[in-house]
Amino acid sequence: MQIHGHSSIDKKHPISLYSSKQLYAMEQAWFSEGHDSFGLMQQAAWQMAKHIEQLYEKKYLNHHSSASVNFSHRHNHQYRVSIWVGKGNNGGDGWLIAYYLKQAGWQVQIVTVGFEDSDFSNSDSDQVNSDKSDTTAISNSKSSITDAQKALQVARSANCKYERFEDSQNDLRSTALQADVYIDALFGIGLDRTPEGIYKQAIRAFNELTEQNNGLAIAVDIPSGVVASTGEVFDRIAIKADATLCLIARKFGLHTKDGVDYSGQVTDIPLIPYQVDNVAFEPVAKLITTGQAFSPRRQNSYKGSYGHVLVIGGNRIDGSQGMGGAAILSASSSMAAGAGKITVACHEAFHGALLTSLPDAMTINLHDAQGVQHLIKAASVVAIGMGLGRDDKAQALFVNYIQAAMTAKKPIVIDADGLYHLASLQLKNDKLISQLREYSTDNEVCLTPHSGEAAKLLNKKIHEIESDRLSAIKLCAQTYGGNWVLKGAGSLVLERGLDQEQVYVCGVGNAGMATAGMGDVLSGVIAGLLAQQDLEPEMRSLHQAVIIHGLAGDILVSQTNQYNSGKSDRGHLLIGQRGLQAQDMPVAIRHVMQLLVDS
Ligand SMILES: NC(=O)C1=CN([C@@H]2O[C@H](COP(=O)(O)OP(=O)(O)OC[C@H]3O[C@@H](n4cnc5c(N)ncnc54)[C@H](OP(=O)(O)O)[C@@H]3O)[C@@H](O)[C@H]2O)[C@@H](O)CC1
Ligand SMILES: [K+]
Repeated sequence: MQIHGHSSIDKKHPISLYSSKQLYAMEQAWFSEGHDSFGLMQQAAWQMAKHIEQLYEKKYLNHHSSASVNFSHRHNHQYRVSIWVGKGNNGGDGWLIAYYLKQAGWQVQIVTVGFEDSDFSNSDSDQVNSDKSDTTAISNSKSSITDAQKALQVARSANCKYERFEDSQNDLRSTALQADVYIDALFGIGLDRTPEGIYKQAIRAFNELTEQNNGLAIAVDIPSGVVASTGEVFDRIAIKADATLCLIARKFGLHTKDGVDYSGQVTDIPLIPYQVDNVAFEPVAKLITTGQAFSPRRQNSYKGSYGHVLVIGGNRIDGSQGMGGAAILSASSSMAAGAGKITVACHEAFHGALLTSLPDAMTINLHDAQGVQHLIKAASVVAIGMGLGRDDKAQALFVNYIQAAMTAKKPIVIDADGLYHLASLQLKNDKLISQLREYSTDNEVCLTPHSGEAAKLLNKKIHEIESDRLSAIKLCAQTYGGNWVLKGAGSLVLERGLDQEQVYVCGVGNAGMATAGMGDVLSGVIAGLLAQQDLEPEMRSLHQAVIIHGLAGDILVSQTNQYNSGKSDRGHLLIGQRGLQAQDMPVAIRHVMQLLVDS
């Protein structure tokens, strides 16, 4: 059961995102100042117990919207919670949540995973997991038992019922496992490998039970199975949470790659300062969900005030049908984003089609090298690569036009086949790569690969890119220079400043946008913004373009979106995620541009 995705995010302020290494460092800094680690776990659990009750009551009231329901249902229905605990500190949180919810009158059932009978011993002198490192189980200074073990004892002393998953897994329909709320406290930021054996079975069973019972699934800190620093889920084994209660600081992995699909609504429980020796930790990235407001245009302006985008692409290689659509989509999106003028350098075979769908554009033959070079000098921005083709002839054009754009000192956007050529030039140690890297230190160069293209650019396998997207985008920027978008769920944007770089995670957009042509649309929006010299740098930035693109996609598919009356311009039918087409985007982009002026 989904509450409402990521819509609870405070839209105005970017949210700082951290890696698990940073989280452990924050905790250690806090403990080294003399603060008690078990005290922190108690704080965490106490606050989570309160949030769990609120989330459940919100769900209950949503389902019974009649005012007469009020909270009186409490008298005839005791809330039931099933808390699944693992052996690390995430499990420790779970045991203490059980304790607090029991105190609050809930019917509590704990399911342990990976525990032996000896783990339930009462004796304080038990050496529990004494081989663990400081970071995976913080031992208490006064006794040898871990915080997680202490938490277990607290719950047991309060007579919280528990059973081993290993003993009950064949009887998942038993009343003991029926609940209103299911809490996932199996793994937190300590997960570092594929959950196998009993853990895999437990995660599957947890998901099945919540589904069958229409239970509310709440993850402690992060859904078990999602890697906090990367957002990766191994073999699709992870808890599917309706809500995540995120402890201390927001994890990067909740908002990119698979994490986006598993985390549900994220609530922060900050607990401690993000600093060591009074110096704040630098987040690895910032989550953005809305764009900068645009200032209205001056009355006294003309088309030249808003720049001239030159789109170079849309080739037709001998014997092929060609890729004219890529250039058309890019050009129409540039205009939708507010560019004053567009010229498209594409194969002559597509000039007719281009003018039919975009009569505002001018055209030139892609293979007219002299003419295109001349236009490069006149343009404000050059966007190159969309449907350019990958043969040697296309590569020669690419090199030629990039050289011309660098000589003319123009902002350059490189996408699709342009990225393919860059990758092959890099393999050949071609001097264009170092020239472009050098050029990008003083001039705007934007590059926009998806994971497959990034893999080519870095000469790696796609799964290597996917398993650590943050490192991949940084390596792209190091190798080629420039500002980057790594497209995908929770697209990453890397922008380089004078002496530092900033990574953003795009918190908008949807799976309907995973279709052909969407990348061409993005390249157009980027170029369209860059062309508008009247805008402040932040309003023309790469992350602004990515947000506009994502918001436009969301407007098209969201039935409840505040901006959408339930109609679109395509035959007044609402468009869903399935079947959303890149050609639907320009109208939505125009809409977003207007909303950002109004906001
Ligand atoms: N520090 C504090 O006081 C506070 C901490 N807090 C909480 O602690 C959480 C971090 O706790 P944690 O470091 O103990 O890690 P956690 O995620 O529970 O699991 C690690 C255990 O899982 C195991 N393991 C890993 N992967 C596995 C796999 N695939 N399959 C099987 N086993 C696997 C791993 O085993 P090992 O590698 O040692 O074999 C280890 O035993 C954090 O998310 C927050 O909830 C809050 O209470 C605030 C106060
Ligand atoms: K968890």
